[in-house]
Amino acid sequence: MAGKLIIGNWKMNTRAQSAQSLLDALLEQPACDQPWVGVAAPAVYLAALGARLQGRAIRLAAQDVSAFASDGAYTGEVSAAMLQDIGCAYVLVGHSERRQYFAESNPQLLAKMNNAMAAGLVPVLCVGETLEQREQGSYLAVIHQQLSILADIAAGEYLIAYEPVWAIGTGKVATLEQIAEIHSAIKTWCLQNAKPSASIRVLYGGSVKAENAESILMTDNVDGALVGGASLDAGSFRMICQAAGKLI
Ligand SMILES: O=C(CO)COP(=O)(O)O
Repeated sequence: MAGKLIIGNWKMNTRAQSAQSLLDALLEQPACDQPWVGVAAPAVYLAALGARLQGRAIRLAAQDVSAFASDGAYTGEVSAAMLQDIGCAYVLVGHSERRQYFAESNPQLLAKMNNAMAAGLVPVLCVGETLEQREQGSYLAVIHQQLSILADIAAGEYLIAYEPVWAIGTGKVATLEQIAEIHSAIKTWCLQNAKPSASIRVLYGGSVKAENAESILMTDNVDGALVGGASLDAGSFRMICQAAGKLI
């Protein structure tokens, strides 16, 4: 799909009622009820939201998926097939918060990518450096190391999200030059090393707001945005979707 893709990552927020209300508010907005808009809701609410989205354009996304491929004795896990079953189109893989708090490693993330694609989901591999890594100048090496699993996955469709850890939830957005540099480096690396995706698309995430969305989305090699905090406010998210809609 040409144009920009916007995925809202609700993280560990909302309750059953507020998740429904937020989705309803988005569905009332033509700018949001579009096939290039996705919402990554908490796992427990996905089924109810998926039912609500039947026949609508907004895509459902999960925030994580099990590294285990098949059904079985894996207490607490949610498989890719389960996510597909209740209507998910996308799943985030390797978000920096999961890397940080759950020590997710490349072998696990490779399994998650493969499981997602085998189940017909489009995984969004999240990569990004910490502030310390940026200041040390090792950020490209870090990102290449995070991307390296793309050399080993089965060919298929996936997305990449560049989310500098220091820009997540901090209000400190990367400069357009920094974003352009990394997005270009990611695409170059993928062309040289990765198994072919249907297309190589890179989203930016980290303090994307209504005020900065358009300039970020217009930056070279930015194919969309992964939006955290601002996706919890229907009005802000609508303005971000509107900015994307203008750039089709
Ligand atoms: O982590 C993010 C999206 O996955 C970004 O979060 P914020 O937009 O709140 O900075």
